[in-house]
Amino acid sequence: MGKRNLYLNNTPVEEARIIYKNALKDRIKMEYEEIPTEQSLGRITTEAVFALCSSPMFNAAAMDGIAVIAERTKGAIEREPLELKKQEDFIIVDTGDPVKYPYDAVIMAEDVLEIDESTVSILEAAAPWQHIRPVGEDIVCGEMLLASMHKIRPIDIGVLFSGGITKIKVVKQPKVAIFPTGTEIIEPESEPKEGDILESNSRMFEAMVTSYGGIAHRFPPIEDDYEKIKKAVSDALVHYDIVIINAGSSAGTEDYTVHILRELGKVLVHGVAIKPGKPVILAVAKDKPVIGLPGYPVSAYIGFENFVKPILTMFSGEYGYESNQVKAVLSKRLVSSLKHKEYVRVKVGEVGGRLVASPLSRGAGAAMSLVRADGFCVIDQNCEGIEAGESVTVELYRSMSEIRHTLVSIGSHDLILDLIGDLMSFHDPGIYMSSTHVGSMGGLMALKRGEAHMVPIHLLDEESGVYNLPYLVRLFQEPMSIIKGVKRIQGLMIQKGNPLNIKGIEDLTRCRYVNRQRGAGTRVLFDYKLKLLGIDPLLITGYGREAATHMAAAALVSSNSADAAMGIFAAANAMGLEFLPIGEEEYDFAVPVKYLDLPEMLSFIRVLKGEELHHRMDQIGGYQYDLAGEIQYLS
Ligand SMILES: Nc1nc2c(c(=O)[nH]1)N[C@H]1C(S)=C(S)[C@@H](COP(=O)(O)OP(=O)(O)OC[C@H]3O[C@@H](n4cnc5c(N)ncnc54)[C@H](O)[C@@H]3O)O[C@H]1N2
Ligand code: MOO
Repeated sequence: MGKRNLYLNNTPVEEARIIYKNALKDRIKMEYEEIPTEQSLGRITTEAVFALCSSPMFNAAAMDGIAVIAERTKGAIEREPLELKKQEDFIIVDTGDPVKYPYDAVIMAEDVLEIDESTVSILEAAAPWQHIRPVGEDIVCGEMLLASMHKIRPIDIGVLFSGGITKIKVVKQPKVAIFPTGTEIIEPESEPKEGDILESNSRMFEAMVTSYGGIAHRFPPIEDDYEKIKKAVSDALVHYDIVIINAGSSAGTEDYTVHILRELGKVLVHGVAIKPGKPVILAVAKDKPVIGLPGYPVSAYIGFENFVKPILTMFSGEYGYESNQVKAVLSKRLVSSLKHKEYVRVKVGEVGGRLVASPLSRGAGAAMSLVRADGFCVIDQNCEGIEAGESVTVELYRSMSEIRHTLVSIGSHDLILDLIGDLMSFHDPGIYMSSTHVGSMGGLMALKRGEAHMVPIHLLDEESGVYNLPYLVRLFQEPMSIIKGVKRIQGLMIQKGNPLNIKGIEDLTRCRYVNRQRGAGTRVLFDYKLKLLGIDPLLITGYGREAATHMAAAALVSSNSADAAMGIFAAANAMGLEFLPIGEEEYDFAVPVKYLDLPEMLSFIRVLKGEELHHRMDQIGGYQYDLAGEIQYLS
């Protein structure tokens, strides 16, 4: 081997699905098994289930009290109470006790006056069958409890037992073999060497298979060795219903999957017009589906959702998957290629009664963007892009009630934002914060467009030397406020031991700098300092190279991809870098007055003022929080 395989197709998603479905429809047969009812949660019934007994099985007292013969209580009224004799006219019953002939009604204990041990008196006649649950009130023997192809819920299990069903026939779960491949892939417990990647995808697939009703068997990673992968796959075809091979699906010199599958069976599709997820392989071997999924985590996830999930459902006679779709307004222009259908991860927030979708990173390797996202905005293959402000369809994977109770923060990044969000949900369960990092100015523009409740900012007004307020006065007509945040030390983050002997901004002309994005407060401060010192930005190598957050900038320095970056003490500290203080700045929160009373905003302010956050900030270092949580109104 060792040849590249440059023959990827670009089959449209729907077409690929149809090709694969048609190839599998006569090969996948729904099978059933009988299992104990208590183990049936989430399983699918293969036939209608009929009650084996009634519930209740006898006429039963519905209340604690006495069982009487209704006929004999006639005439009892408040003015003329009627006395009844134990064992002759009544017996004592508790809720659930059988009520047998000749008794045919129950009087509640509260309506019975005890005269002596064997005599009671009543003030009202009993109607026949009052407070008695007749045989079969809930379930009649022979009645249909559940229809076929029904997914069993907790309440169903309760009803099945009431109806005498202790065993149930359900769809047999498909067994799925999962093979991670790649010589660089190591088990997460092992000590990584340079170039190693911690195995994660097969664990994600295992969880996906389980949550979609299959039984997953995860195998250890196989090195890039044609024969080893081939043997593992052909063995698995004997015992499993579906085989997933992860990575090695595209055009690398060691991407063997497609050749192995051509040898073992038939490759129907290699390469789908979907992004991320392009190099998917859909094959059949020994009459079983074998799917090659790309190695990048986001591509792997999207490939699974689109091509493996529908196959899993075929084992219960369906094909497809339901998704929870909503309409939202797009916050940023999205350009896409006509070459593929694209899945763009988005954060969704409800601001002023409108749902707003904000696109996140589009990299196929950025799995955290999937974690942070609330859903996908799907751009069809025949669409070149969508303008900001247009309505888009979002496939949500977070509930609408969570989204409704989420404080949407868009703006500058600081480590404390995640801590605040965490403390909000901890102290006020059901309340969340979502923060998107686009820099201070980017946040203010989003706020103007009605896409955020709040903007974390640290913008220095170069003329007055005042932070934040002048920007709000200039940009907003509507009543605005500032929730005071923290003062933070900004400085140069440099490598441990300061090998280049950097003493200040003047020295940056002789090293590799990494800047922050335009509109970021840190960049405004940097430009201000450069101006004060009379340094031409063009003299600084890397002035045009941008990192999106303090942590991203610190990570570039720590990996020796740059020598210095401006950032906050906390980020330098977290990455084990040295820190040269340059100045103090005010990091505050711009909020329209109309949002100050939102329960989510009140929770935010409580956390900001609270000792717990202050304590955590002390641990990180570099923060002053005397005014945190105070509100200033702009007049
Ligand atoms: N010349 C071309 N190069 C690439 C193409 C192409 O068409 N022509 N396609 C790109 C696209 S799109 C994708 S997606 C990737 C998919 O590549 P493979 O499926 O062959 O996967 P690998 O290259 O082996 O790995 C990619 C990446 O993912 C990591 N990985 C793999 N397995 C795991 C695992 N089990 N857990 C965690 N991470 C895993 C792997 O180490 C790599 O970093 O190819 C592009 N290239
Ligand atoms: O298709 Mo790949 O999955 O875009 O990165």
